[in-house]
Amino acid sequence: MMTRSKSTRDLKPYFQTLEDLEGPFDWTAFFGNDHPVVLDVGAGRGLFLFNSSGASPDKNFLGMEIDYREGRRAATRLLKADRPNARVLGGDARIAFDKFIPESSISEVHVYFPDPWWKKRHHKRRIFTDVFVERITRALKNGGELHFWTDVEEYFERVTALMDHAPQFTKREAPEEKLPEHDMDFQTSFERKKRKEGWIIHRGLWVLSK
Ligand SMILES: C[S@@+](CC[C@H](N)C(=O)[O-])C[C@H]1O[C@@H](n2cnc3c(N)ncnc32)[C@H](O)[C@@H]1O
Repeated sequence: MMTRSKSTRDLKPYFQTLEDLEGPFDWTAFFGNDHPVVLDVGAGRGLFLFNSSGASPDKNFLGMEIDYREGRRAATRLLKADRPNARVLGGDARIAFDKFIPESSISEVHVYFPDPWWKKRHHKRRIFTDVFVERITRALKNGGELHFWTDVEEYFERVTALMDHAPQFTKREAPEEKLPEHDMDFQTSFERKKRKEGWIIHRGLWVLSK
């Protein structure tokens, strides 16, 4: 998964930054079709974008990544694999939700292994807060899905409590766990790392009714 990333200019349209774009997005213009849009918040090295854009060519995938180096690395993989249905957006996902994502336009939001900000006084820096629940409630369509995975049990319990208090969301069974068929057969790079270290992965799926 180690990929040398190209420059932002060479990666267009696979990697674009919030500064380069004007909101709100017109998804049909952005992806060139009207397929369902799936967001990956904190996409990291882009393994989810890479695997799922190949498995589901009938969906569009947008990874949001605040670390441009990681984002460019993810986008380089997508460019090399010729995946026009997957893109990476460099920037703060919170700003993207507030200024760029049209209301009720998203089919799935995926949040995998967000930074845990371990110290209690830093919990407010976590991406998944009560405000984030408002953001995804606004962005998702009726029937839209939230997928949240983490190895941090306390963070999972906190997110579960937030979602339990979000009346429009219903908890569903997470997809059945399966053994990887090859070394890159994981949801994300962090899942791969954490599974190899023996951690339990907490997985949640909620569906929105509007
Ligand atoms: C622990 S990594 C997990 C990466 C990936 N989801 C995975 O499972 O391999 C968390 C990622 O979230 C990104 N991130 C943190 N805050 C963010 C924000 N506000 N907007 C977008 N990305 C963010 C970090 O740069 C980092 O790449």
